[in-house]
Amino acid sequence: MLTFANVNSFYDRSHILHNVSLEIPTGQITAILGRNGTGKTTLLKTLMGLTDRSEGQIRLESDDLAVLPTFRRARAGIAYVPQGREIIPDFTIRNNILMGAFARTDGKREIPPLVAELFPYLMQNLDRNGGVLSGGQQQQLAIARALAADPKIILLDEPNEGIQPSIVQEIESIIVKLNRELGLTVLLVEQNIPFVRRAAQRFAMMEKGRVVEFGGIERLSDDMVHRHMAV
Ligand SMILES: Nc1ncnc2c1ncn2[C@@H]1O[C@H](COP(=O)(O)OP(=O)(O)OP(=O)(O)O)[C@@H](O)[C@H]1O
Repeated sequence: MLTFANVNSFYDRSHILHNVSLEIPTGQITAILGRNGTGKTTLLKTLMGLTDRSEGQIRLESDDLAVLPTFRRARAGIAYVPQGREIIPDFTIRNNILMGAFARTDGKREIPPLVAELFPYLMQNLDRNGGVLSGGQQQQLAIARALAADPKIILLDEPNEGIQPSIVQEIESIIVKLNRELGLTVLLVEQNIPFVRRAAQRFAMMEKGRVVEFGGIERLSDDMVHRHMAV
């Protein structure tokens, strides 16, 4: 279980997250929902220690992550696939993937078999630069980099944003597979409600930096979506 208890988070003097308390069960997909600018990305960044300052507790089992620097949180088993993917365009696909492996605690610096199985196209093009890939392929690369860390929890920030529809389905099925077949815990920021209903077991709805609704996905009503997500 990953637990946020009374978490507040700040960029400089801007107070963005307000008293967030949330339980993320192991082995499930939890979708983080809400309008633009409501703090979903900030929630993921706070979990990784990437905002300027935060208060409150973030526990992974019995460890308090909130006191750890970002690299220690990565080594604790949390891998982050940021919005916009942030691959390094001048690095080869191989080296982009291997960057994730530096978060491993067993010293292995290799592309895991799982990545080879999920992303045959990347494996066939390991020596090409990441920058030549399409948006959807770069998203796959960012997921591959996260998996190279051998994580327990993967954070995905709008993985389908700006991606051509043919690849969206591929990425969706990889996300579901990571959870259903490999047991990964997934924290997913996502705007596509039909996909959320298919993939996630739980959700948290955010509004103005607060979690206003959370629970099993069956509780996510159309009315709730309309109230908190319609623009
Ligand atoms: N680096 C930053 N410095 C100052 N304020 C920031 C910074 N990043 C985000 N914010 C502010 O924090 C608030 C929450 O932003 P955040 O990106 O977490 O929202 P979001 O729900 O993920 O939205 P989106 O769907 O647009 O990504 C917004 O008001 C935003 O302007």
